[in-house]
Amino acid sequence: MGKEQDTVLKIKNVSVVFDGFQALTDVNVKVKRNSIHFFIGPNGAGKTTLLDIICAKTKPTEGNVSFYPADGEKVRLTGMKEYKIVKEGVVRKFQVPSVFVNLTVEENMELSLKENKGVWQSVFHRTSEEEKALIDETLKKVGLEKRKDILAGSLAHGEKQWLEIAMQFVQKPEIILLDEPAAGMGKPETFKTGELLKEIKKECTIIVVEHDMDFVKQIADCVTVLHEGKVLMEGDIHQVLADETVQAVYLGRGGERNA
Ligand SMILES: Nc1ncnc2c1ncn2[C@@H]1O[C@H](COP(=O)(O)OP(=O)(O)OP(=O)(O)O)[C@@H](O)[C@H]1O
Repeated sequence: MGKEQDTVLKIKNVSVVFDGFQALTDVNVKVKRNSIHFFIGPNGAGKTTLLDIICAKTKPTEGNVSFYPADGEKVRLTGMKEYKIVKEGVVRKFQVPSVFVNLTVEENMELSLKENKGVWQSVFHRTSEEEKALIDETLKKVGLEKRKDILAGSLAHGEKQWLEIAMQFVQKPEIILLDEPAAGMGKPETFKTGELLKEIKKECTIIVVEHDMDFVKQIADCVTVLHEGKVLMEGDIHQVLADETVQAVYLGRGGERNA
């Protein structure tokens, strides 16, 4: 208790070697509960590998990741099965939208709620009034409440991303991992994504891998900069933008990344 109370995730001494290639070296990061925590850095810095480590898609060569649920004992994620980590409340949204395009927005949400119930329950389970209310409330948070009866395939790119975020959030996770949620979006959509994540972080923690620095500036509580598999620095966005080494390896002159 005490010191750890605010920490929801602890990455401890994590190193990863792929066939002799050192992708991560002794990475230590603590993520605060109800924060938006970014991993940024040049291509190949190890950001995606780190997300893979958190959700146990990849095993670290050394080190481990622990999750501290709001109610309950510390859970060691390293070594767990991926689906068990989802059940623990740590979910991930990949970069490419993977909604069911021939189902409506609402049906996609229903499926997402059933995902945690196991095959038989999913087949026979009918969505309760309570679950419908939860779906409506969640769709409202991402601005899709008026689109619930349309096919997900007819949503715009940004709307598909928001639907997928809603599909994760409706499962009431404690941590959502997002892989470049603003990729392929224009400025207004990116801004809206940021605003909805700020709303969502009131109820969970959000870990994001992202290249769009305007987006990072808009919503980051903490930024970890990775470079060649190591933590280069960590701090709030102002500290990161002002850091000369970060500017040299990742950001262009004037503290902006040349996209
Ligand atoms: N399964 C693997 N086998 C071998 N090398 C890998 C594997 N996965 C990743 N790598 C290497 O590890 C390094 C880190 O990759 P990673 O995808 O984590 O970087 P990243 O920071 O997410 O990059 P980007 O911004 O381009 O997505 C890269 O050099 C990559 O080629």
